[in-house]
Amino acid sequence: MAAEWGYSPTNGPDVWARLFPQAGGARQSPVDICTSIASSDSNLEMKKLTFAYESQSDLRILNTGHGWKVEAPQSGSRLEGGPLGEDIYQLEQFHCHWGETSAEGSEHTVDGRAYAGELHLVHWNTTKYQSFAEAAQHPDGLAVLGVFFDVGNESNDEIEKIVSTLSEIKFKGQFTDIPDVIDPTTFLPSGLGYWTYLGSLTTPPCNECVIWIVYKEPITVTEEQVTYH
Ligand SMILES: COc1ccc(C[C@H]2SC(=S)NC2=O)c(OC)c1
Ligand SMILES: [Zn+2]
Repeated sequence: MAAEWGYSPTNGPDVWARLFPQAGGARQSPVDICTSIASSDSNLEMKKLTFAYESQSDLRILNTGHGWKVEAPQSGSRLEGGPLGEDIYQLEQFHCHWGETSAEGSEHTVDGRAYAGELHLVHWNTTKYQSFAEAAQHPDGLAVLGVFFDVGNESNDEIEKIVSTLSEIKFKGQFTDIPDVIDPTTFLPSGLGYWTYLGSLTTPPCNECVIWIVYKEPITVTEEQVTYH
C-alpha cells in the first residue's frame, strides 16, 4: 500500500484496513444516514443536548493536506446531554471536508445525497479521560458535531474569517493564525434536530471512539467558501 493513505483506488478507504486494522471494524464512519430507518428517540430520558463555547482569537489554522483544521482547545467549553450520558465533552478542534464541486464533499450522506461540505467540531470526554489522545482510545472518548454545508447566495461570516486565511497556507503542513475572534456557536444551524450514532474517526487510524451528532439542517455558504483548492 502506498506509504500515505488517501482516496485513490490504491490507498483509499477500501484498503485502509491493511495498515489501520480498526478501519475494518463494525462501527466505521462516515455512513449514509437513511432517514426512513433512523428511529426518533421516543424515551424522554434523553436529555437535551447543550453546548457552551468561548470566543477565541488568534486560533492556529493548519493545512492538513486533506482540508483545513483549526486547533481550538477550549477548557471552558462544554458539550453535554443528548446521547452523551452524564459526561462532559470539551472542544479540541474543528475542521472541514469539502469536494472539487459543490455537488460533493461531505463525508456523511443523507439518503444517498452528499452535501457540498461538512464541518466537524471535535470534542473529547473530560469527565473520564485525562487527554484528547487518551480519549481517542475509548468507545465514548470523542463527540463530533457534524454540520452540513449547502451552497447558496449568502456567505457565512464566520466561515469567511477562516477561508480568508487559506491563501497563506496553500501547502500541507503550513499553518497561520486567524486574527479574528471565532465563536464556534455561530457554525451551528438554527434548527437543532440531529441524528446520532456510535462511529469512528473518518480517516486513519479510524479509531472507533466517536459518538456522532450530525445536525439535520445544513448551514449556507457560498460556492467560493467551500470549493477552495
Ligand atoms: C486521533 O487521531 C485522529 C486522526 C484523524 C482525525 C481527523 C479525522 S476524524 C474526523 S471526525 N474527521 C477527520 O478528518 C482526528 O480527528 C479527531 C483524529
Ligand atoms: Zn472530519
